[in-house]
Amino acid sequence: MTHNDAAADAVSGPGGTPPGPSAVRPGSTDPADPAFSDGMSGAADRPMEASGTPTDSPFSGAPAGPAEQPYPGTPAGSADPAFMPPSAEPPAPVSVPGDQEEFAEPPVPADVTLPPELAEAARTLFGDRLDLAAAYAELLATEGVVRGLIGPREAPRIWERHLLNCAAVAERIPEGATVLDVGSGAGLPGLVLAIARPDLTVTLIEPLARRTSFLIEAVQQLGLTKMVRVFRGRAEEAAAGSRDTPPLRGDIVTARAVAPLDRLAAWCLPLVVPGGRLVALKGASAAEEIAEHAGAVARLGGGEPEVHRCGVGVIEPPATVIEVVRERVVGPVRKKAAAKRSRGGRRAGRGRDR
Ligand SMILES: C[S@@+](CC[C@H](N)C(=O)[O-])C[C@H]1O[C@@H](n2cnc3c(N)ncnc32)[C@H](O)[C@@H]1O
Repeated sequence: MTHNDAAADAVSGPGGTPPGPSAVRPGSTDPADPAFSDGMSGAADRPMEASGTPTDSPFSGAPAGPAEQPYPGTPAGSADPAFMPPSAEPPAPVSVPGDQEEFAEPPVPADVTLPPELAEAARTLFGDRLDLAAAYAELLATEGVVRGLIGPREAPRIWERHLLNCAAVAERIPEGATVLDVGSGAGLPGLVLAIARPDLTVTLIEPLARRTSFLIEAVQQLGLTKMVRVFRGRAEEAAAGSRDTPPLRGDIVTARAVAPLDRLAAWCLPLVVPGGRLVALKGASAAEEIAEHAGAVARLGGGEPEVHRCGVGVIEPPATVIEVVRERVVGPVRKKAAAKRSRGGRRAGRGRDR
């Protein structure tokens, strides 16, 4: 692929993503579960590392494997193939070495029929988009499990632990907002929010090729190409922008089970428009995380973190989020300048002492 080829350029993400087992481990998709709290951990499933591979536009439409191929159905010369026409052909299923190793037997698709006891909550949260939510549940329980994005034991509780929990957070998002979902994984919470709220414009930010391939196909199959796009890369890359992609900014930046609050704020606040909010889904750890990281959040330009419970009276337990307003735009701390200031400070201090 050459950099003169606009279409090809626009679909290939940065290379070097190692295939490997999913960060979503069977039985550990609770955001409060420490094993699930950091997608960076686990050498085999790291997001992209600097690999020396040329970095093209990360609005990736390309499945893993032949990552440099234009996404099927991409209009020639299209600058942003993530916005696929609904009629576009879905890409061929992606087979990544190592995917199947986790499951000696091909998983039997779980029954993801909406449990009767959750039907009322689901109707409240998804309204007339409930069928779409059911289609996504089906995708998660089939392709999501086969590709190792979600553990087979999670499949039967997709509604309770994943779809309803994420959809409840929609109440914290203003009408017509631009939402960036950092570390979407298999689409949680970003894709769920897009399903529940057709007024939103959502970008799913995810560095791992296997996950972005699934996301792109899910977006296509659910007919959400007009309102959802997929950015393959890290949050830091999305915020910085590149030659091909302007820096991304959103009114609301969401994240679930991606990192502790200090790291999350460092990655996500630069993506938030001033006055906008980071909305981080957290479990029981919310208050503890605030106590530990409020100082770091303030240094990053964030306001006082607040805890909100979402879906009260609809789901039990309600979803817990930490919200941080981006109050100030803080530039990156330059190590050299900081060291110079501190040397200058010491010299000035000595001068005053004399
Ligand atoms: C444990 S998974 C959670 C996925 C999804 N949010 C969920 O709740 O199921 C963490 C995800 O964050 C992604 N991730 C880790 N570091 C990231 C970064 N700096 N920027 C964007 N995504 C990142 C990982 O690739 C992984 O998909």
